[in-house]
Amino acid sequence: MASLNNFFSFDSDLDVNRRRVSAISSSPPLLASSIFRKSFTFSPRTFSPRVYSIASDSALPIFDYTYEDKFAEHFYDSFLLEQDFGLLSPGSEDTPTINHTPPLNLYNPPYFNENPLRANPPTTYPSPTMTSAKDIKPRIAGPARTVSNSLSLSTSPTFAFHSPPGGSRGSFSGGYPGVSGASFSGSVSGAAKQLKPFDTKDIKVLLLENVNLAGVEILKNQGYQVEFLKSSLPEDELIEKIRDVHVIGIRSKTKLTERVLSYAKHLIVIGCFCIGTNQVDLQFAASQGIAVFNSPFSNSRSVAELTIGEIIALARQLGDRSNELHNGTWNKVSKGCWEIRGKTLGIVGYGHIGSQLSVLAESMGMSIIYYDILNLMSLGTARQVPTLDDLLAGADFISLHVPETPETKNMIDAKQLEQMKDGSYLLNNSRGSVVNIPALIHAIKSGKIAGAALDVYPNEPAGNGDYFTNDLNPWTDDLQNLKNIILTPHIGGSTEEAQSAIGVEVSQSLVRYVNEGTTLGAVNMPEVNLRSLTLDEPNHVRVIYIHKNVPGVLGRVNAILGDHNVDKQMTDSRGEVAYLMADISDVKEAEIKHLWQSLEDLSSRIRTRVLY
Ligand SMILES: NC(=O)C1=CN([C@@H]2O[C@H](COP(=O)(O)OP(=O)(O)OC[C@H]3O[C@@H](n4cnc5c(N)ncnc54)[C@H](O)[C@@H]3O)[C@@H](O)[C@H]2O)C=CC1
Ligand SMILES: O=C(O)CCC(=O)C(=O)O
Repeated sequence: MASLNNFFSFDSDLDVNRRRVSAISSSPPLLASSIFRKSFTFSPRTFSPRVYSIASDSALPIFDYTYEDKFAEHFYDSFLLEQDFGLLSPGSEDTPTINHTPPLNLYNPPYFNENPLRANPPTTYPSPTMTSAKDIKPRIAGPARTVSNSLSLSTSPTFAFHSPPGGSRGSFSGGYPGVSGASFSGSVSGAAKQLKPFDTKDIKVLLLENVNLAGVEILKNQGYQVEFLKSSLPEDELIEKIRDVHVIGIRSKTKLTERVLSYAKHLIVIGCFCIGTNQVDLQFAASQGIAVFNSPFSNSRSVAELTIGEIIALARQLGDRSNELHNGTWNKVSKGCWEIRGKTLGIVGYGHIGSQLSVLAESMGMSIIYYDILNLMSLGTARQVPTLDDLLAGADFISLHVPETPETKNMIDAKQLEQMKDGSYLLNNSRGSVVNIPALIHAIKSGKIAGAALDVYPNEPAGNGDYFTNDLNPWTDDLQNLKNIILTPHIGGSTEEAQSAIGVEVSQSLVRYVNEGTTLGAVNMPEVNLRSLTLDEPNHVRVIYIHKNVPGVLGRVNAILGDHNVDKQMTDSRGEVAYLMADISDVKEAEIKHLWQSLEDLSSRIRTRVLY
């Protein structure tokens, strides 16, 4: 029997009917998932193996799978452990004597095949007693406990774990693996290797909406062909351009609909240089094997600060006073002007922006209530209210910080405006669809609402210019003629700090995806990552296979990969789409095309990428 050891670990974060099994085998790199797949057709939905190889002659496969019926449990017991894995159940007669020590801090359960987390608790517990405090004697000098960790094992596929030695994550220019122009400060040996797609000469990038130059530089430094435009494009021009490119970078205005994306035959990745991703058909993109990245919080402080400025400006009617004086009118009044101290701010959506706003507003003496669909921890003395109605009735200022979803469309309509306090204020720095603007115009004209600040609109111009007219939105004139209303051109996140941070963050995600296939941070794909291939591994190839999440795929894929040594592999699924990444060795350049074609020919294929 070839096995050295086996163990089971059970993870409390797994579903009740899901099990994780890990095994170490000294047998030649055995594609356990392949065996699993070939013999049984569990769907990756119910069986998603993650396989990590830790050395060339030993492998640590970890499987998460569900067992919804006896059949699957039986399979686990009899087939996986005893037959094809060549592994031993504890207490088995042929348990080898060579090593019974778990390799790391592994858990050996009391009963084979029983999840200790689900085992019945003891019926009697020792009664709790408090022991008196006592001094702890210092340990004798020297290593009290040594952990043999020469394999650097971790079950957490994090950046830190997967970064190769010498790779620096913190400083971008220092050479993030797969991102920099391969400028590594350490020795060449062990340094991350810059991978290239086998079937693509130049990576073509289209950047729209004036994304920050820091980001543009990162992409150019990779040698990509970058086209940079200051505005977004009308749909027909967008379709013409998107046909050719592998990467597109946008902000909030460019609508990447199913129609537009269906022309994007070479597109592999979309970068949203902003927080919101509602402008992209995320599901359709995933179904085409197109990953989408954004910058989830880099401009959130800027939005929170803008909102603070607007609350004070509305309370003091600053916009009107300033306009009057620009036109030569001196109008020194205090009627209807207030301090914000002691007033109540109602925040709708207590996420990255809403929660920062909460802290800033409280520090200026406001009371904070918030409404969110999630039960969230309050910061400071803020208080979560159970319903939107409670918030509407209790706040002097209401600020919206929700994403655009079907539920948030017209979230503030005539009925909600009516429920607000007389003389209260509304601020919308989220998305234009969240407020019914004609209803708001009516509420301001009637005197119900004392003022409003709007940064976002149902239709926004593609670029800067004289476009904010009734042609864009039919009520524009009415809005412009109201008193105490601040209108800004979607500048919530438009600060130097936010834009350069977003530029760097999103460009790095794009480069990592293009060069290494890493999906960490993707908003529409499962998150998959492996440590970088290094210069020490010249004949290694990274295979990325994005496929339909249907039964039997891994068996077929691994049958194709199985002619080579699979050094490491990870797969995960999200909805209908699954993402497999595998590093295989001993691949001759001439074999790559065949490998790629074999994967392409599988009916489950969404997209195949081979990087070497
Ligand atoms: N004006 C601008 O320039 C900017 C606008 N935004 C917009 O602000 C939105 C919020 O940004 P973040 O705070 O970073 O997002 P976030 O995702 O951190 O927070 C959103 C919060 O809204 C909550 N939420 C979702 N649906 C809800 C509903 N129906 N009712 C109540 N709460 C709901 C969520 O649970 C979450 O806590 C973005 O989605 C984006 O559309 C973001 C950045 C800049
Ligand atoms: O700065 C932009 O273009 C968009 C900002 C925004 O709305 C977002 O980040 O979601």
